[in-house]
Amino acid sequence: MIELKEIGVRFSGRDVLKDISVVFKPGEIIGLVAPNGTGKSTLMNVMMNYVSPQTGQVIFNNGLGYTSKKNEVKIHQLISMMPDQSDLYNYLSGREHLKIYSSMWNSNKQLIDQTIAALDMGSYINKKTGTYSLGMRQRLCFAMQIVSDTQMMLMDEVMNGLDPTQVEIISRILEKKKSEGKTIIVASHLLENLEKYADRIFFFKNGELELVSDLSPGFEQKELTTIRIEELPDAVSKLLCKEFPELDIQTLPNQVTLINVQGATSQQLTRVVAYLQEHSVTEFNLGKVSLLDLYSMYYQKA
Ligand SMILES: Nc1ncnc2c1ncn2[C@@H]1O[C@H](COP(=O)(O)OP(=O)(O)OP(=O)(O)O)[C@@H](O)[C@H]1O
Repeated sequence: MIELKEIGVRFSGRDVLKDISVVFKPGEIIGLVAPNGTGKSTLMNVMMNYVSPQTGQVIFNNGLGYTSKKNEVKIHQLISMMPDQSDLYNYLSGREHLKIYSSMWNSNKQLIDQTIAALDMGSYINKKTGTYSLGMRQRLCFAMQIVSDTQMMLMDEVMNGLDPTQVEIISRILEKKKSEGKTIIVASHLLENLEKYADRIFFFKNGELELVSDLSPGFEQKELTTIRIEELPDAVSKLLCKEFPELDIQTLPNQVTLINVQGATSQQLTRVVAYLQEHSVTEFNLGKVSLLDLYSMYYQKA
């Protein structure tokens, strides 16, 4: 468990983190989403004690905090940050990197071969990392953290530069780690992917965290509650609002129109669908509000 208590960080007179209080529990994947330069890495750096907050504290498990060097060593046995590609040594092989991480955290050695197999790295793991492509380096960084096997894992842009197959493989591994009770915090711009596996997602704005399910109640449930229409002509949109004043209809900055049909009767649904078809609108589906929709709503508000 990680508890952030009233964390405040100010850089050059700007509040990057403003009085943030939140608890991240075992067995959950947390998504952190925000435009570049908002403060996601700073938040992770505070959790690792690489950045000292001006106010507040970070507490782990049984009240352990960064109050001494000895405590920091203990905490860093519990939490790890995914290494960056620039942390790799070009003259060492991938396997050597994994062995170093495994010994540093004194984890089960079998995890090395298991992780190599799970990430399909067998064909290059014994080669020097200087010969790796970007995607191979990224996979190795992820593998290093998995091998460290800490209770809590922070991952900044874990999917960077990976092809769709690798994104899927890593998503499955994250879900498996979650089922083992790990706390995993992922900062990502791959919204469609993130919403598939994250249990709670936070948007970050003006130094504050906002839980996405508070912006859109029911977001984390998988029910289909919304008719989504791509690029509905303005005139039809206005007519639609007039014709169905009882329904919540909104057009987002990304040009998607959402009609909330949660609680609508089947007659109402049939009428809406018939109405769209009468107006030659055929590109629509019954779905749910996506993270991308909410991102557009939240960050691109006029
Ligand atoms: N050590 C520092 N000194 C001064 N300003 C900093 C420092 N670290 C970060 N900042 C500033 O704090 C803000 C947040 O940076 P941060 O790296 O946390 O953003 P981010 O959300 O992780 O961005 P990205 O998505 O690009 O990785 C930025 O404006 C950045 O310039």
